[in-house]
Amino acid sequence: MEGLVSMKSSASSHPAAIGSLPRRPTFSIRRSQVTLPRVKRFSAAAASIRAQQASSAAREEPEIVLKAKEWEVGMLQNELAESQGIRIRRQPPTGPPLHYVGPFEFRIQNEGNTPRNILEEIVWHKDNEVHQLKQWKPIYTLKKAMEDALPTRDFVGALREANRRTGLPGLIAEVKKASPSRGVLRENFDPVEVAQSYEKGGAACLSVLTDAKYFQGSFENLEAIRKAGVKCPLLCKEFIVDAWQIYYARTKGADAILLIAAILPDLDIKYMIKICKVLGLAALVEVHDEREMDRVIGIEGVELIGINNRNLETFEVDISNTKKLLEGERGKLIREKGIIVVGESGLFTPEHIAYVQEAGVGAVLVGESLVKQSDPGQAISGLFGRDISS
Ligand SMILES: O=P(O)(O)OC[C@@H](O)[C@@H](O)c1c[nH]c2ccccc12
Repeated sequence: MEGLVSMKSSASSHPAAIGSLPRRPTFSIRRSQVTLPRVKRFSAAAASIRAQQASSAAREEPEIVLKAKEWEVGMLQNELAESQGIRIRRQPPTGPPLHYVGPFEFRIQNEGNTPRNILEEIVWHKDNEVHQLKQWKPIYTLKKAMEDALPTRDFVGALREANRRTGLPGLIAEVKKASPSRGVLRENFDPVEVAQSYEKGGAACLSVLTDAKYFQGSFENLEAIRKAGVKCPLLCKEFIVDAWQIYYARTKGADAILLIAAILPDLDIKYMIKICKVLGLAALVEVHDEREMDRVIGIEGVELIGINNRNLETFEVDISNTKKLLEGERGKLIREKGIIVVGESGLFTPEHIAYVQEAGVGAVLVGESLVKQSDPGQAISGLFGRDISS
């Protein structure tokens, strides 16, 4: 199995492997092969037929074989994800090989090449972006930067402490210039100024968007905020599709990272949480529906669950989603496990804060309603109905 998993797969980026990793091969097979036994039997059979077809094409040209194999594994990954209710499909960075022929030809040409929604588009773009970044900075080159990185701060502890101090949900205030659904939220955006203003206004932690294409964020913003001496622990708000991004976030000053259940199968979440523990990072695991919530509650080591009130496939926002996902048995299990729930998105008024607090959240994640105000830190008092800065 080891031999099948190249440096591109998450399993091979395990911290234990850092420093002892071989040089990056010139080809690679995508995604973790360790998940294969969990794929339903019919999928495995279909995959093996496809693999045979690919390899007959391959006999002619070894390069095509490798590309075909890479694509096959990408397809398997999608089937595994589908079996966990994940609708977002993953795409090999270069797409299916041009020469690939077989029963799925139609599907590729007519549907497979077009993302079905914005989240899928973002994830496909992210996969390509990370693929390039990893060539530029292979994981073993991040080791030194990680050793030199500033120490991590206790993200979860800061939320608990704020909750205890104010009797209100701890605030994660988001440094967000723009979003695909709302466009530009703040002209003349100065990330360090916004961060310092949030800290002054009583935020417990900050979230910094690092995606450039869809949110006009950057890792430079994250690094600049950390280096400016802001004490609030920082969440790297990124679409994580590969463990490499976690190490990279750590080198740029993150104290926590986001893992989105709608795009990551359970095994990836488990594995990434382990990496976070080794690096001293907190992981905020985000869910949007009951099925994702049930998957995540069942994963050992989860300390923070974010309930996103925004559907990332349609952009629809409904804050009653937080309440819905915390009702009954789910809420009970979460309380028993001592997990902190973060109510995310669409929170604008003290009534909204009271509503999600009543539903059971210990923290909230707020962007738009604060970042749009001329003084974002001052806006915190408006959002909570009182001054929470001291
Ligand atoms: O600006 P809002 O509606 O207050 O939302 C903030 C935050 O919840 C939102 O930006 C968010 C939640 N999950 C995400 C995942 C990716 C990008 C962005 C997000």
